[in-house]
Amino acid sequence: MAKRQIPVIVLAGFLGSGKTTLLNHLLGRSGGTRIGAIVNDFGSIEIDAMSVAGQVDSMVSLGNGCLCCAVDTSELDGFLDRLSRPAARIDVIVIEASGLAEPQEVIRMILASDNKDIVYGGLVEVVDAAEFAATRARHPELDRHVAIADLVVLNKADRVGDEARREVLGVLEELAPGTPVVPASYGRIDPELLFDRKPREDDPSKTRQLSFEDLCADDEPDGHDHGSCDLDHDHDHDHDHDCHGGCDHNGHLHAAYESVEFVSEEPVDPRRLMEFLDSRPEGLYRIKGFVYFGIAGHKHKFAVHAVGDFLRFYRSSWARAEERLTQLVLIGRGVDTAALRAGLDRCRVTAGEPPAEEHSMWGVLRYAQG
Ligand SMILES: Nc1nc2c(ncn2[C@@H]2O[C@H](COP(=O)(O)OP(=O)(O)OP(=O)(O)O)[C@@H](O)[C@H]2O)c(=O)[nH]1
Repeated sequence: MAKRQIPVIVLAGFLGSGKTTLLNHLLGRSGGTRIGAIVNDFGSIEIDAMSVAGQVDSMVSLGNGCLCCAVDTSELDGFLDRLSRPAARIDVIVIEASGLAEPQEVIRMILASDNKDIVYGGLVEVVDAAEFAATRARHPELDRHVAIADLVVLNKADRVGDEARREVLGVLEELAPGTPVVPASYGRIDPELLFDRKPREDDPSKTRQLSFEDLCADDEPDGHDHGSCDLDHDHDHDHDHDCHGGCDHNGHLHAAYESVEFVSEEPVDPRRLMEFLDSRPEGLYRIKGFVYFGIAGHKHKFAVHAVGDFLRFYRSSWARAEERLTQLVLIGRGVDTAALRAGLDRCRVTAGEPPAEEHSMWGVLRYAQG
């Protein structure tokens, strides 16, 4: 009997549409199906990878630069090889493309792979119901992405009324006649739409998602050299967006986008950060990351997400040994990156400055969830 090939599903969608949220939903609801996730962050601070790894320890990360621009596909091929080894017992692989990736390029890479154990499993395009019309006006290329999708997830259905939803559904039907469109909130789609869900096994070790260690142990018997598997890999990367060199930007979504990355070991002042966020320039479409305020009663890890006008903080706990760091990625176009960096630098609480008082958190808490 022919060996079953592992489907590789591409999860794409514009910046902030909800890809990571959907991936985390799939990882949490996969039953006994083992998902291998490959996450492609736009910048060298791998916020998406951290957000997924925070949920389930079953992913590998292709950071810094859009996968679609990679001239050398060996890193992707290597990950696909690892995930498709019998010992990994993976049933389906999901690649979360960066929010500026050209999905057809990612698909091309999968189709070009020599790996006989995998097979291209389709394109899922996540569309932000609230932002779709405006995003499409700025980026007509998105029409093409929808047109080649095998499944469109109309996400953030909770953010639009019935009429607006019908309008978007009408446009999607025009762009991709006959393609199934599933409205969803927070990416909560039925995983069966993407893969067969096996029942959970009694032995939890058989159903748990694959860990980094599992993936890496295959190669490195001592388990120490995680190589490209390690989330903390310290590639010698530029901090500005780099497309792995030699990438032809023409027609690519990210041609006009710039990113700024900010890391602070000092706590961040909540008032100054809110001033920065409230006055963010229009072109600054996406902000994501984690913030450490270090204020009594508010020492949690605050994830922050801005997508267009939308802004939210989400409270969670730091992992036991996790360094209290603020790490932010800002992505926009026509933005003054030096001014953004300077603005963020002003948010640091410098040595000798008195700690901010508790009520200075109010501005943040207005946008906080969880
Ligand atoms: N209201 C609402 N918010 C959502 C929904 N899905 C995701 N979000 C929020 O939208 C923001 C962006 O979600 P992500 O899942 O990080 O989006 P993404 O597509 O992975 O973002 P990039 O990787 O930057 O392209 C987060 O604040 C999510 O909590 C939804 O259905 N409704």
